[in-house]
Amino acid sequence: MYVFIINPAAGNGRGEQIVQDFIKRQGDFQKQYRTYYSQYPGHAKELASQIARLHQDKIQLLFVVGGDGTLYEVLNGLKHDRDIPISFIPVGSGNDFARGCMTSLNPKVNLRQSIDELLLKPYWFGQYVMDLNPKNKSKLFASSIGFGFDAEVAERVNASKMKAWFNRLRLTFLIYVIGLIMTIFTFKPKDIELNIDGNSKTLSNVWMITINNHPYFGGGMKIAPDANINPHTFHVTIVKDMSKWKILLLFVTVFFGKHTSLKEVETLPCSSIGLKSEKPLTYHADGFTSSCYQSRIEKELGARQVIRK
Ligand SMILES: Nc1ncnc2c1ncn2[C@@H]1O[C@H](COP(=O)(O)OP(=O)(O)OP(=O)(O)O)[C@@H](O)[C@H]1O
Repeated sequence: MYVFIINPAAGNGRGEQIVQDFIKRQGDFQKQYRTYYSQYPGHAKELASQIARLHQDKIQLLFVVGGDGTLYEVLNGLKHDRDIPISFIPVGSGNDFARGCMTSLNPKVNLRQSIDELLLKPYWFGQYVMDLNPKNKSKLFASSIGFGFDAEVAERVNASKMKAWFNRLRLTFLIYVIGLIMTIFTFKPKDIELNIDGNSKTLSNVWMITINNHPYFGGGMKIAPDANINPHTFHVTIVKDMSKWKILLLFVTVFFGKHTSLKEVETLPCSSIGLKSEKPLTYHADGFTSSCYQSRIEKELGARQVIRK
């Protein structure tokens, strides 16, 4: 059985139409397909864990039709159901997971190829826990998790009522540029205690620390050009001691992965990372934003199967 979890709010609702058209063309095979729609933020997570309980062994492929935020919810709904293979159909505004997996950014093509070619391969997700409180259960992320400036931009954009308008006009990019410029004026660089693979150091004047499973974040920015999908290592990008104006340059060059030549940018592979800050630290995980004082990030143990190149 093929199951679709569709976010009707992502990508101006185009996912619903694409899936319905696809299923209509399946003729006698239509009964092999089940569709579920998320009705509110957080619902895709609930749906995923219910579906796993109901249909676990019968699911040939679970399609996540939405943006990176929908995938994040579904993944966390499947935290304890590791055997369900996932295909991400990118209809959101960012779709970094599709970029990282090098699957088509055209949702119709992506859907057709997922079924016809069934290129299931292992993928190693990231896992994080905040404030190291045993009550805070660990969560999974698919593409990236970031602390500091980029997270504050994402938080500002997510909170903006204008986001929906810009999405509708297919100008999501513009709202991020506006959010970025506004955040440059309000952001205060942080002092962060960092532990990378067991080695501790305190960094001052930090703009952002981003941890990637593949090169992309923020809707196509190649923040970690050397990152590749693998079981053990993330790529960490640290930006510190940078002037406000150079931050603008960073966000122009990052689309081509050229920001790594700036002296204020450090990139390195690592398998576990801990962060600590005296002041609240805004973070984003696949676009979902919140804040913390402390965090620990590792690779999830063992692979899950996803459609990817
Ligand atoms: N029925 C719904 N109504 C409103 N919001 C919803 C609904 N279903 C899911 N959501 C929320 O929509 C948000 C945005 O989804 P998602 O991130 O997948 O799309 P996007 O923002 O268009 O794309 P991207 O993350 O790739 O930029 C998610 O945080 C999710 O919680």
